[in-house]
Amino acid sequence: MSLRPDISETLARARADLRMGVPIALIGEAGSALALAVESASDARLADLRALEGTIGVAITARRAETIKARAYDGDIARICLPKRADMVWLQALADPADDLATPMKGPFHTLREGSADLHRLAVALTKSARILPAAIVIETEHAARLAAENFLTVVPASDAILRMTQASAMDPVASARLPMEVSTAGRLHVFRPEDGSEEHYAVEIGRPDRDKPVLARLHSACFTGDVIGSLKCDCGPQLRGALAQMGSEGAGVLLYLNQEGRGIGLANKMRAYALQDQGFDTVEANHRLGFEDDERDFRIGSSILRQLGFSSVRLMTNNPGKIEMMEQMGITVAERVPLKLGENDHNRAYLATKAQKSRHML
Ligand SMILES: Nc1nc2c(ncn2[C@@H]2O[C@H](COP(=O)(O)OP(=O)(O)OP(=O)(O)O)[C@@H](O)[C@H]2O)c(=O)[nH]1
Ligand SMILES: [Zn+2]
Repeated sequence: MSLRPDISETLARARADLRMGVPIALIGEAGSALALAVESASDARLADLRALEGTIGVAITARRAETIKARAYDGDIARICLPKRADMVWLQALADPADDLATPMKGPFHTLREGSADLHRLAVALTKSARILPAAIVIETEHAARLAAENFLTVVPASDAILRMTQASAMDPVASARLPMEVSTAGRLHVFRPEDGSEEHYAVEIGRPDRDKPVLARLHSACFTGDVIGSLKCDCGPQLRGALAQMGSEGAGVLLYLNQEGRGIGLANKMRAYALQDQGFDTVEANHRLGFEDDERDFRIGSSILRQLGFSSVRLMTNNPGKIEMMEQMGITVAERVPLKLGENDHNRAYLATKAQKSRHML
């Protein structure tokens, strides 16, 4: 029935529920569960979940498990048993590394190794796509579907969800208009809306680039701190303005402004990472301690928007080989790499050096 939400719509609802602290139901072929994000869970909801019959555990990433010295038996995921006396303070400490150094958690942690981790993995993936801490309380119960119906919870069919989440979302062009800018009066802004209900992305077109030739292009990931308020901790602001200025002086180009704040972890998590950097960890270590990979962005978004705008070949302004590889994989020719080395200062020198050493960035 067309009134019923499809899998993309259901996943968008599930993300919103997890952010709000509402449980969701995960229905798999071999079992079912209720899941609640640790970041937004309340004592009352935790107590209600505990009162249910079933196996209760906390799903975290293997990255986070490594930091707290818990064994991960499920590859990229660990299922931590929830101790009887554990409360929300304990759960927050498990998920959030802010106080790892000041008040280290006391193990040992017992991790589940029997049974399947598929629903736990899905719950963690959903918390990541909701841009909250990657940790979820998961209670495996055969009554998940009934509990969902009785309590009006979002029901996520697991195998459809897992498949959908690996696919790139289609982008719908929503609106575009002429935009005179400082770098060029011949600017145009296009807004694209992903069909999976996630954040919109923007394309800034300068001049009228020839679609038959490689276009001067930049894939810029959102950085509120660098782009908007002039943070000196990264090089994003100078890169954004430098790329636009070069497009203006050449008379043509396209800058994609992708809403993938904090390399895809969201601004709140990026600020958690910055707080860890103030404790002495570098940008990559901070992501790992939070339970994220170094880079959680999906660069397929960029190639899909470029194609929609009619471009198939680019002169890509970047120092990041990962962006070049992804463009090529997605069928966009990178005819030339245009280096974009701008904005180094005393506050970001170590950050840029880490990106060169650990994330293959070209100097
Ligand atoms: N998680 C995290 N994200 C950061 C940090 N510093 C900056 N960022 C984010 O990193 C991203 C930088 O994006 P880009 O400049 O497009 O990408 P890049 O990988 O540096 O590649 P090029 O600039 O093209 O060479 C933005 O989303 C920033 O918000 C940090 O310390 N931690
Ligand atoms: Zn930045």
